[in-house]
Amino acid sequence: MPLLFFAMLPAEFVQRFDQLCPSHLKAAAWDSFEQPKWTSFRVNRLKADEDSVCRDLRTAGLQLDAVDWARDEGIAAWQVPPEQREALTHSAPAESGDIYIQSQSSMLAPLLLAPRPCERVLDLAAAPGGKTVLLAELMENEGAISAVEPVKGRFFRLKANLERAGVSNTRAYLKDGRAVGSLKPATFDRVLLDAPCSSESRFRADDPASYRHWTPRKVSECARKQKRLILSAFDALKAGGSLLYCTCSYAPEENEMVVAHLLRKREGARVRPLNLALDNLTPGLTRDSKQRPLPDACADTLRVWPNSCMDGFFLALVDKG
Ligand SMILES: C[S@@+](CC[C@H](N)C(=O)[O-])C[C@H]1O[C@@H](n2cnc3c(N)ncnc32)[C@H](O)[C@@H]1O
Repeated sequence: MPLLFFAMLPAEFVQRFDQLCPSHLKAAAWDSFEQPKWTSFRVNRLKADEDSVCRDLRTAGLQLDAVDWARDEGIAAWQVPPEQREALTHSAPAESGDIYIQSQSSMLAPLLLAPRPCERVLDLAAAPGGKTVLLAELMENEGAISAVEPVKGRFFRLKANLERAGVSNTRAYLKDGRAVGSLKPATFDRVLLDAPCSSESRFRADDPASYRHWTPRKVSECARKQKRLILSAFDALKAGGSLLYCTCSYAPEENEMVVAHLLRKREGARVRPLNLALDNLTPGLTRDSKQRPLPDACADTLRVWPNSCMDGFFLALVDKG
């Protein structure tokens, strides 16, 4: 574990992460907190032609590497080396919405939810909209997406991003996601809940602001909100529909324990096993943070561990019977 970073991070976080992370993935994971990552992006096929966008970016001097696993899943994903992040961010295709800069882990949730063009989809915690834009692309701008965000500044950023990306099948709502399940029960074919979380996978050694506010109490507060949001998300699903729950936190309280809460509170909830061809994954935990047993189905959720290209993530796909 890198000593400098170890000294700066909240000691309790370091201890928890060290216990959670499997030993064969630990070196890459600790390194990833310190080393700058490659920056990934998707060509936005709602607006742009991949060949011509890539030609323009290469002409501007960018070195494009294919993101093979995502391309195998049908996403036009590329990455540039860490030192080219700035140039990519300020490139013409990024400013026009022809590309969307998005972490590889963030691409996973819409992909696994796999919405179809004819469906009604709810994105319950949507801003700034990276996953909404990918949902719209997978749906070929057909069907209907309702994108919910309660924080005003972030809501307007969501609207601007959707417009810039040429998304036309989505309506944004300034609303608290916790209310949606009772306002719109059994309405949606698919629901994405990319829950507000303690953002542990965003911690960076050179950015103390990324972890300054982390405390075990913050984790518990997030978990309380997530438990209400996941029930709301599930209630908004039609019978036969699917919910994708994800966070960018490692804490079991925000992940498996939230899924376990849903399984306890809603009889029709069934976790569907996830299958991905990546080597930085482990199954979800079947013991909580106090070593008490969780439902066996929690093993069908997925933890993505960070490395030089990917951020940490937690993913669970739940069907409504
Ligand atoms: C992890 S971010 C979502 C990122 C987004 N899905 C994307 O890919 O761009 C979580 C979002 O949930 C929002 N949020 C916070 N409390 C919420 C609530 N009660 N209901 C719905 N969203 C909430 C936050 O403001 C934040 O924008």
